[in-house]
Amino acid sequence: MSAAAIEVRGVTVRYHDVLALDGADLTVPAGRLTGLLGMNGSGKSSLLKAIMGIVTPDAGEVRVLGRASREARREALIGYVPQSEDVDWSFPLTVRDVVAQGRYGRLGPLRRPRAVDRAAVEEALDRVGLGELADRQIGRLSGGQRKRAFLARCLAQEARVLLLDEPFAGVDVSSQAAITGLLRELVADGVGALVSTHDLAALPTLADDAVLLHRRVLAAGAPHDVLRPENLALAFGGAP
Ligand SMILES: Nc1ncnc2c1ncn2[C@@H]1O[C@H](COP(=O)(O)OP(=O)(O)OP(=O)(O)O)[C@@H](O)[C@H]1O
Repeated sequence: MSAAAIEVRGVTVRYHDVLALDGADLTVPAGRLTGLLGMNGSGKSSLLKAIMGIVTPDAGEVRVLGRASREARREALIGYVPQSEDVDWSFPLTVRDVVAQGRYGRLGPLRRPRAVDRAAVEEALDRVGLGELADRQIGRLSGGQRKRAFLARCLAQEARVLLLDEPFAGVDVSSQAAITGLLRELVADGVGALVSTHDLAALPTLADDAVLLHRRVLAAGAPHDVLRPENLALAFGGAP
């Protein structure tokens, strides 16, 4: 039985008059990849942001490796790959700068990058195949390369829990395979990953477990059980 990487209990998130999450319950085990499915507006990004601690739940509790989100972030335990729409791609940062952000939480008392930090950044860049593009401004990458840059930031961080918001949106087949391969390696190493996706067909090969969301969790478990027509009708055909 794996330890829980993420526990979400009764989490409710409201934006003014919009109820984005309504008492969501979820457990993401360490050493497994959990796919998060739901239609547009079902609350997937809100759930990931609540786990990350960048959205504060109106009710309920989130624990990441047994800690509150803020504490887990302070310890650099959570790696986050945001949805492309949530990133300002015009920001004057190179790919290497973005990956180096992963080391911020691990810098020594002088807050200056040491040899070990620089080596972790270069290794992460190479691992995602972006070594040659390291000096390029982040917005001048393709969709798949941008996702790989953010994944490299998680690698440099040595995150133990990964949250990925639509990592395959706008990504070609070879980048998709590269990202999936890397995720499988990290999960085999004990990382717990929660990955939101629209791609129902890819889910059984990508994920160990699946979660179907529509403001709350409608179904969770093995992908082939979760993807049953009656569940999909509830999630995509107009849930309560
Ligand atoms: N900052 C915000 N202010 C107001 N409403 C918001 C905000 N962010 C999200 N919402 C609303 O909350 C609901 C859930 O949105 P969320 O982005 O979490 O869904 P999602 O499943 O990630 O959607 P998508 O698949 O389209 O990315 C939607 O109705 C959305 O319009």
